[in-house]
Order: sequence, then structure tokens, then C-alpha cells
Amino acid sequence: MIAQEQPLKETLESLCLMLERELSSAICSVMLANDTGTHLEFIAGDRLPAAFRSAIQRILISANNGACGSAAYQGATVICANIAEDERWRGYHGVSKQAGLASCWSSPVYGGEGQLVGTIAVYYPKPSTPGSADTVRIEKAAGLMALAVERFQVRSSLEESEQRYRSLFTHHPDAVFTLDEAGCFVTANATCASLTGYSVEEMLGKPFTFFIAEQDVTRVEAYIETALQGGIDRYELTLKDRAGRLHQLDIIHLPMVVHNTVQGVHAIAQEVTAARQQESRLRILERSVEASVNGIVIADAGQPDLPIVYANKAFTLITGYRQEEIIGKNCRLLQGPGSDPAVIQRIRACINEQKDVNVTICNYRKDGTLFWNDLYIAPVRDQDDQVTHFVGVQQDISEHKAYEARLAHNASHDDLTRLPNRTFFEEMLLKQFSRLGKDKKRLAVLFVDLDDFKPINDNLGHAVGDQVLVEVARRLINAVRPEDTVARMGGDEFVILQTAINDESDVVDLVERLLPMLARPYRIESQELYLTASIGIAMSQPDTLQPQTLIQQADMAMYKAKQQGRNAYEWFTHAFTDTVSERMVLRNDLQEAIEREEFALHYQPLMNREGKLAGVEALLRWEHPDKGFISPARFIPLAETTGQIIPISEWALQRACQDMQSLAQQGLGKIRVAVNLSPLQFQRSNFLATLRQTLLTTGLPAEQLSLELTEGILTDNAEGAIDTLHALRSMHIGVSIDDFGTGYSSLSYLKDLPISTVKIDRSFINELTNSYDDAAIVQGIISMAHHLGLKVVAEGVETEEQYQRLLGYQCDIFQGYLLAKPMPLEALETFIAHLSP
Ligand SMILES: Nc1nc2c(ncn2[C@@H]2O[C@@H]3COP(=O)(O)O[C@H]4[C@@H](O)[C@H](n5cnc6c(=O)[nH]c(N)nc65)O[C@@H]4COP(=O)(O)O[C@H]3[C@H]2O)c(=O)[nH]1
Repeated sequence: MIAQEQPLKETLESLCLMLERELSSAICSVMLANDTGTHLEFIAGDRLPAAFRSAIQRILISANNGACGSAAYQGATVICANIAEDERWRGYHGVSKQAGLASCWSSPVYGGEGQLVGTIAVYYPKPSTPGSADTVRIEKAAGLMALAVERFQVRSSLEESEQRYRSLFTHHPDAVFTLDEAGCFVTANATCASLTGYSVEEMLGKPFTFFIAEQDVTRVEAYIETALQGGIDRYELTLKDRAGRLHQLDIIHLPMVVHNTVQGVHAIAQEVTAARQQESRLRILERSVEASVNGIVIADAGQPDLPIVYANKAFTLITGYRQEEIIGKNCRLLQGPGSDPAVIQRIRACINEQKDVNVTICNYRKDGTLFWNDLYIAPVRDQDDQVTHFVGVQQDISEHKAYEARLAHNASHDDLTRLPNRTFFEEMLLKQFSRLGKDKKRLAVLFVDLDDFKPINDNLGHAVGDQVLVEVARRLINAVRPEDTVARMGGDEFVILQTAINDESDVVDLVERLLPMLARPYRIESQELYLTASIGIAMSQPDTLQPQTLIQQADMAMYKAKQQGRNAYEWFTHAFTDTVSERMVLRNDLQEAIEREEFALHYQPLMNREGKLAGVEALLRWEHPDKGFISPARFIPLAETTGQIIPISEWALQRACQDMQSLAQQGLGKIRVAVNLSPLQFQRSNFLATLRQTLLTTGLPAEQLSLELTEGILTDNAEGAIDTLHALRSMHIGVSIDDFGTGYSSLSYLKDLPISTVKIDRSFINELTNSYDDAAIVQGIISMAHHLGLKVVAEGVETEEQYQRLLGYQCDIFQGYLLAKPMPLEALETFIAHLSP
């Protein structure tokens, strides 16, 4: 039974029975010593009465404690021949008597190592002592008991150890398995099943390589072989699960050694797929950070003063600091005097609040040069949401900033002179005005307009004009204090803002320095040019509400200065607000009219001596949306001074040509049209080119076009004008001298000019019938002109008497209200249609 490894109690009960059979009328029991050797615990002796069994269930091992306690204590057999009289049984007399037990012999039992195992006891219903044969039997039983208990203890500890290891195997979170010498599964824990998708039963007996991705099989077989030779290996492989998914495993192979021989392979496999993916992601991220063109720094949030723990290559390129110079330092070493404290404060606040922040800050490189940093800082949190680091991503946007600054400068500055423009000037004016305190300081706006600049521009070309303007700008800048502002308003107009002035004398000081300074000769391309300026001044008054009005007032004052003779200055007074401002309003209206194309052309017929149509004169009409018809005699001189005449005239020429083409297309004949030319237009270098272009685009034959110019145009720029006239003649374009008689030119002067017609000014015709002088002049002009081969047009013919007189003087062509008034194109169509053939 001991060999069969029955449960211990059963074995010991059998032992008791065996002894009882050998000792007639005896009842046997067995007690086992506890682990600490202080007590005995009842285990076998079922024939003892229950009450007694319970009384001796657990007893102390001591000198006089019944037969068993005493025997275990003394280490020798104790014979209690008469329990009732035995002092060692004190406390048990009652229960033993009740159980009918009169004597007891107990022997201690020792194991192989001499350790106390327990006691074996024999009870008799009568007082008795053992004979020698009894003693031998008891000792034999004690020996068997020792053997049984020891075998039991060995088996229990084996089982325990087996369970421990099994538990480790079963519950191990990694896949734990063993392979036999052929490399097939012998054992596999649950993790193996969940990893492969096969049940443990399905796995057992299958070769390990069955589950391995093809490319790894040879390598894995070699590792198994090494383990079978007693080697230990750690390696990674790719496992293919039942669904075909791949898993990355970290494997440890150990030899399974039994009785000193390797009988297989133990293996532990840990899934590292996620970790490897993570590692690969980290590698890519690290590479991206390293290769990024943006500077990237990482600061440790766990250490005081956020030291930098990483900086990429771009950071070193941007800042000039090498990694080792920056690691351990705080990023503020990039800051400097130009770093905006408000921006720094914002960065600090966001770092304290552990928030993202994006700022543009002025930083400094190691060599002290400045760069603009578009900086983005973000906290990095761990799994517990604690900020461990801050990442700073920086981009050097210096070039972009410079570009922005250039754009801003361009938007607020004049390209040519690099002076501030009108917008900038107005902003500055507002700013300075708002700063005017109660200290009675004032502002002055000086409007500077160059006298006679246009001829320079027109005659010498824009390149020369531009150089003059640049020089004027330079002189103005040199004349003012640094706190004053000089701006170019456009064309040849400049403005100066004089700040913090005490009284008029401060302004007079400046103006009286300025005028001679501007009048000094200008040496441009080896020529000396002379020009002066007219200056208008407006000063802020205690009741000035809108500083912008100072600009208008100074402009008005400048006109006044011009009227008073040039190279002069004039103060603004409210007295001339009305007339000048009217002019200014008109100027603005004119600009709008050009943009909105509010102009129209009317045509006045010119009749020959036979009463037939000799041609028409194109006359501009401006129908102002609010003010109604505005006479060309009013707006054309103004447009001449502002240069606005150029687009207006070009439009008129184009329209006249188109209209004549339209008449021809309607079968109303090839009507010759006379178009007025402005001096400015005539003197422009591209005048002929524009003219050719207009004829080309409209298709009007050059012979149908005639240009009217005043004498002034010819005398102002004689040489250039004559060349232009020859060019016109060669193009077959007719030229008439308008308003003839009012200027200084004589007919003999006209003799060499390639012109075809003279138009006698209306004032002479007007007086023709009243004044002998005028009649004589008209008569003289006509006969002299005929002598020179020129045709004569009389304009302003209002009466029959004038007409008859002119007919008598052999005048060729007649124009005037008597014959026809200027009319729109539609009326002209009717007019021509009704003329007798
Ligand atoms: N009292 C009176 N006046 C008569 C009579 N017959 C014609 N007129 C007016 O005399 C002017 C003749 O034109 P202008 O001497 O070239 O004088 C023109 C011309 O110098 C200028 N002008 C008109 N159209 C243009 C144009 O397209 N370009 C340029 N540059 N100047 C133009 O404006 C000036 C005035 O033009 P308008 O007011 O249209 O005045 C026109 C015409 O309406 C008449 O019997 N009695």
C-alpha cells in the first residue's frame, strides 16, 4: 500500500489494523508531528471512540502529556500501564475512562534524517505492559509508519513542484512549448493556440516549422538543431497564423535535458509585432525629424529650466549652434534685443499652461545675426498625460519677412523717389495730429509743385524727368528735420509734413530755404536744367478737426502761389477756398469721367463756297452726371495742366475715326474730320505711333483726318514740331492752324511749314462787320494764305452779313452757327442726308 502511494491516512489506518491484528484486544492510533515539531496531530485510529479522538486531536509535545506527548518529547517509548493512576494523563482521565481505555504504550517515530515523524500508540481496555514480542511488533509498525509518511512527503513535494511548474507553463503570457527531437510539438500552452489560431490539440505532433513563414524555415531548423545539441539561442522569426496573418516572434530556445540527455527543445516565444512596428515607426519619425528642413528641438520638461535634449541638423544650420553647444541649454539663448517681450511672454505663458503655441519671433544666430523664426511649440505627454517634453519646430522665415517688408514698403512708397506715397503721408499726418498735445505745438503741411516740369518731361523725355524728380526728392529730404515727413503725391507734386512747430516763422524758415534750394540748377546727363517750385502752406489750427483737410488747403494755397507768379509760396486762407476747391473738385470729377467714359463727341459741319460739306470738326462734350454739360473751354485747360488731356484726347481721336467710318459704311460719303490736338499730346514721343495705331485699328484713310493745332504748339517747340508736321504730311494727314491771328506767328513763318489750312479765329470774324481793322486783317490773312497755297477756314460765322463778306474775301471754308451748330453723330447723319447733292 505504501508502494502503491495510497493517501496517507488510508495507509496509516491500514497500519493500525495490521498492528491491532497482531496485538489481540489492542486499539492502535497514529499521530503526526506538525512542521514546527511542537504538536502532534491525530491522523489514524478510527476504532478509538469519537470523543477520545476529538480530545487528542491536537496535543502539545511536552514532558508529561499523556503517552504520545511524553514519548515524542522524550524520544523514547512511554508505557502507561494504568492510565487511571498515571499522572501524565491528567486532564484525560475522564475521557479515557469513558472510552474504556486502561493502558497505553506510545513510541516516537523518526524519519531517515532522524527527524520526528510522529507517534504510534497502542491502547488496552485493561492495565497492562508490553511483552518483548509486543515491543518488536510496535517497532516494526513504527518503521513502516516512518516509511509511509516519508514517501508521502516526497510525493507531495513533487506534486507541488510539478503544479508550480505547470502553472508557470499554463499561465505564462508568452507562448511556451516543447518540441521533440524531430522538432514537433510535444506541449503547447494556451498562448500558443491563441497566437497560431490552432487549438493545442491540433498543434501537438505538428512540426514547429509548419507555423513558420517560408523565408525563416531554414534558419529556424538550424536553431532547433543547436538547441538539440545543448545550445541556447534567442532569435526572431515570422510566424504565419491560421488566417495567414504574420506575427513577429522573439524566441528563446533551450535544450530539454532529462537524465543528462537532451530529449527535445523548450521554447518561449513572445509576440513583438507591435513593438517592431512601433520601432519602425519611431525609426521613420526619427529619420524625418533628422532630415526635416525645419529646425526641431526637444526640451526636457522634467528638469528645471527646460534644457534642450535634442536638436536636429536643420536647427544647427539655421542657428549656427552645434548640437553639443546647445544640448543642456535653454532655448532662450536664441533671444536678443530685438525679440519682442510680448511674444516671449506668450511663449512662457503657454509653456506654463502646457499648451501649444505658434509665434513669429525675432531670434539670433550664434554669430549674432538676426533671423525671423516662425516657431511652433507643443508639449509631449506620456501615457499618464504628464508633460515630459516640449518640442519646438522652427522655420527661418527671414526671407519671407523681408519680402513682406518690401511689399509693405512698396505699398506705402513711391517707386521712383523711394519717398513715402500719399497713403503713407496721410497715415503719418493722422498719427502726428493725434499726438498734438496741449503744449500749443502745431503741424504744417507744405504742398510743393514744380513749375514748368511738364515741358522737361515732354521735351527731354521721361528718363530725364525722372532724374529731376529724384533730385528734387533728395533736396527736400535734406532740407527737413528727421522727424518731418516728405512724400510724393504723384507727378511733380510733393508734400512735407512739418511737426511740432511753434508758429508760422518755423514754416517760413523752411520754405525760404527750400525755394532757393529747389531753384538751383539740375545737372542731368550733362545738361543744366532750371526749374522752380510753388509751395502752398496750411497749418493746423486749434479748431482743425480733420487733418486731411490740411492737404487740400495746402494744395489750394499752392495754386494761389502759382497764380501769383512762380517760385513763390502762399499761405492758405479761407478766402480762396471756394474758387480753388471748385477747381479741385472738377479735377476729381474729370478723373471719374475718364474712368466712366462720360465723354461724347459732337460734330460741327464745315461748308465750302458752294454750300457743300467740306468736312466736320470733332468737338468734345462732357455731360456731368450731376452738374450737366460742362464746356470744353472750362475743362480742357484744366485737363491740360493735370495731364488728364492725354487719355481724353486719345479717346476723342479714336471715336472720331470710328464715327467717320460708320458714316462711310452708311453711304454718307468719305467725310473729312478735323480733330483738335492738345499741345501735351502733340509733344509726346509716342504721338505719331498712337496716331498710326488709331488709323490702323479704325481703318480710316489718313486723307480723311485733319488735325487742328494752335500756333503755340509750333512756337513752343519749333524744331520737334516741324519734324512731326513733316511726318504727318508724309502720312497724308491734313494740318490746320487753329485760332489763327491770336498768336504771334506771322504768315511768313507758316510759309515753310507743311500745313494745309489756317482757321481764322472767331474773334476776328465776330468783329468783321464792325471793325475796319479786323476786316482788313481777315482780308489780309486770306489773300496771303492763298498766296502761300493754304486754304482758309473762317470759324464762328454767325450772321449772313459775315458770311457774305467772307465770300467776297474769297474765304474757302465756313464754320459757324449760321451754317450749322455742333451736333451729335445721329443728327449729323440726318444733316448730311438732307444736303443737296
Ligand atoms: N460763339 C460761337 N461759337 C462757335 C461758333 N461756331 C463754332 N463755335 C465754337 O467754337 C469752338 C471751335 O473750336 P475750337 O476753336 O477748336 O476750340 C475748342 C478747342 O480748342 C477745344 N476742344 C474742343 N474739343 C476738343 C478736343 O477734342 N480736343 C482738344 N484738345 N480740344 C478740344 O475746346 C474749344 C471750345 O470748344 P467748343 O466749346 O466746342 O467751341 C467750339 C465751337 O462750338 C459760332 O458761330 N459762334
